[in-house]
Amino acid sequence: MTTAPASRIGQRLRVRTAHAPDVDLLGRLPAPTGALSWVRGGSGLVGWGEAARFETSGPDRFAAADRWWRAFTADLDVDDELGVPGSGPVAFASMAFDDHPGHSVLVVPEVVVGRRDGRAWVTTIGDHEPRGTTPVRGPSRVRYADGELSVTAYREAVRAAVGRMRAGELDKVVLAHDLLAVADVEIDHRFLLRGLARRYPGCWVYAVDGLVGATPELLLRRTGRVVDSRVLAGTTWPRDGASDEELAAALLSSPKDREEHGYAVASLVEALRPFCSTLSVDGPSVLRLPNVSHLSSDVVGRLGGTPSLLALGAALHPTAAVGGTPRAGAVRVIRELEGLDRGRYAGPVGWIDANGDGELGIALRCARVEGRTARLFAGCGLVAGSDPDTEVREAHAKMRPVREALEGR
Ligand SMILES: C=C(O[C@@H]1C=C(C(=O)O)C=C[C@H]1O)C(=O)O
Repeated sequence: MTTAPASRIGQRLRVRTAHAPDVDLLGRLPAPTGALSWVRGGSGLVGWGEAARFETSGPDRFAAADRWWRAFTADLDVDDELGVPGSGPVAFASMAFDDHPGHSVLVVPEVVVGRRDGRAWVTTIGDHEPRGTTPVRGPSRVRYADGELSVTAYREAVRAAVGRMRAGELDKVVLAHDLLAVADVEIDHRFLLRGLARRYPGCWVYAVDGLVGATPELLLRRTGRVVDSRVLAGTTWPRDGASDEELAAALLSSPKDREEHGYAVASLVEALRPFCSTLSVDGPSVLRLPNVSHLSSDVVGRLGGTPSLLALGAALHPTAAVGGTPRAGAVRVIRELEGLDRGRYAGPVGWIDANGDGELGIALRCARVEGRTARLFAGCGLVAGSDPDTEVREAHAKMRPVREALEGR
């Protein structure tokens, strides 16, 4: 489905990017809903309004989105003072995890505010009315209820998956479950974004079409011919009686976590290598966040040609950080054992520009927000040596960022 404004018909849509005074990006978002965000440590992009939107689903969703974006950007009247990645026309993207069900969406905002390396800019796309900013409000009470997959059912699903891996059916699978949070007032997406940005400055704080979160994992960034990725898999979390150093050392030397991590890196590298003339992996090291620590590897490559970020995303998704190994078998096991509509959770999320550059993270540590309700998701990578009770605790730790941001803690 596509929508474009009336001003588009018979004339080219005007896009203007101009330098702007330095800004607090999240502070610019005018309204409680409709926020578009991809911000890390104060840099990135925010947007609002809808100059155009494209929705799609199914196995060809990346190709369909890529085609639509090329056609859309081919027919614009662009005046870009900066000419850097993220200036000029930009779409925020959020792709479904699975082929079915689930919809994927590209939103082209009316206004984009960007900031990088101390430079800020504003892009306007089409006609738009300047809007006043409403105050940001948090809920005073949040209640929780089981989602589609309760904790008890999740533990059973993990147990079943471990059994199938011990029987040799597959090597790794990532199973997730959900949790419903109901607030006493409509949830202001900006309240969540600000809370997440304050506690997780090293994560990408994102919002696209009601999916709001803070992900530490970068599926792929394309800047011209350079691509880079941050692969995470293998997790520990703070617990009584263990220092951060002890936990990090135990994680680095844990065979189970290194096995999980190895599958995730291999899946990314195998899918990316055909596009690259050079490719290198640095890791794993330990990435420490307030709620969890992960084994983390950085991958950097040089592209042989100029495939767009969406075309690359089609080849990479889902990596074994959120799917499993082998990929197709793992996705089948996820459908069968989770029985959950992941929607856009664990799918690629981020932004793209008219040159095919951009950043796609993996939509983790997030909630689908609708009115007073937020549906939180978290998953864990499983191998034959995984323990169901430990995985339940790990999923709980991964839900902390959104829970605490919702509760204003
Ligand atoms: C699936 C999630 O996280 C992924 C799974 C991890 C693991 O199992 O160790 C670590 C980071 C992510 O790649 C999630 O947060 O929901």
